Amino acid sequence: MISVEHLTRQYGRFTAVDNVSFTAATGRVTGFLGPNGAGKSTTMRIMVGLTRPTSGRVTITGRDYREMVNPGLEVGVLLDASAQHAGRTGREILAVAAQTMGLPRSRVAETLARVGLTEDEAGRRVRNYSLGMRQRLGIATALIGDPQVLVLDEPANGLDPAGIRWMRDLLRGFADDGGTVLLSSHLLHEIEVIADDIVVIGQGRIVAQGSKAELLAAAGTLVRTADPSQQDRLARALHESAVVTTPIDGGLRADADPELVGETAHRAGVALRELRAADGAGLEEMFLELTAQTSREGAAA
Ligand SMILES: Nc1ncnc2c1ncn2[C@@H]1O[C@H](COP(=O)(O)OP(=O)(O)OP(=O)(O)O)[C@@H](O)[C@H]1O
Repeated sequence: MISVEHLTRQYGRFTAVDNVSFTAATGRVTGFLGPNGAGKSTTMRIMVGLTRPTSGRVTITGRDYREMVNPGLEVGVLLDASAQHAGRTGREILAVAAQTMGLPRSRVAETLARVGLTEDEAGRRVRNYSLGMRQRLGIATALIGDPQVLVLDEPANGLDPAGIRWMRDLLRGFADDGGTVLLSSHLLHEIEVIADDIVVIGQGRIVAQGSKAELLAAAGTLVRTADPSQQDRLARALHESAVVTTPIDGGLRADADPELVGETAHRAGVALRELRAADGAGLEEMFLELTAQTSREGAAA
């Protein structure tokens, strides 16, 4: 488990991470989602002892990363896949990691197989790797010590859809075996595909957190009336039941579950053409709303 408690990091007068608290639970894949510059990398760098917090703390299975004698055996870290030594082959990079952690050389081939890099690819210099291959190699470096916890900054960056599915299955298996995974992304879709729990950060502050299912449910219901002129009537009925609605794409998005929206429409005598959970579209809308005030695009608007 990773526990982040009231973490703050200031650079001069600028607060990059502002009183952030969350946990990444054992057996779960936790997605850390936020627009560029939200504070994800800073938080993760603090986790693994590369940046000192101004205040607050992070513990990984109850301890400070800096106290770990051989941290690679406890926490697998990928912070920047493009920061690998370009002149070395993938195999050499893993061999150095294995040696540093005091692991048998046989781990190199095992780990290469685990991340789907072929013998041929492992023999190429990293400067000739695609971004996706670098990500696989970075994940291999994180996994080689067989840790219980993974901290991965933008690990899906550069992966094609099949690569993202592969990563989902790998991380799912890791979590199912009792591991803890925290991964960051600025892309909602990646997190939606891969994570069980989601922590959303904007301008250094946590703006939402919960299980993916909860956040999807919180994204509400999409409803369209059979007769478009009845939409206002339905909106009024929903408002009377204290349900907030937003016009969307020829219909309404209501902050309530489909059952309540359906019952309200029935009571108001409004026939419906469509009634469903807003699902991914709703989560995307929520992400844009939550981060609109904090993202550059929002500031420009
Ligand atoms: N060493 C530093 N000195 C000054 N400001 C910094 C430093 N490191 C980070 N920042 C600032 O802190 C903020 C958060 O940066 P961070 O890299 O944590 O964001 P991020 O969420 O990882 O973004 P991205 O998705 O773009 O990587 C940014 O405004 C960044 O410019």
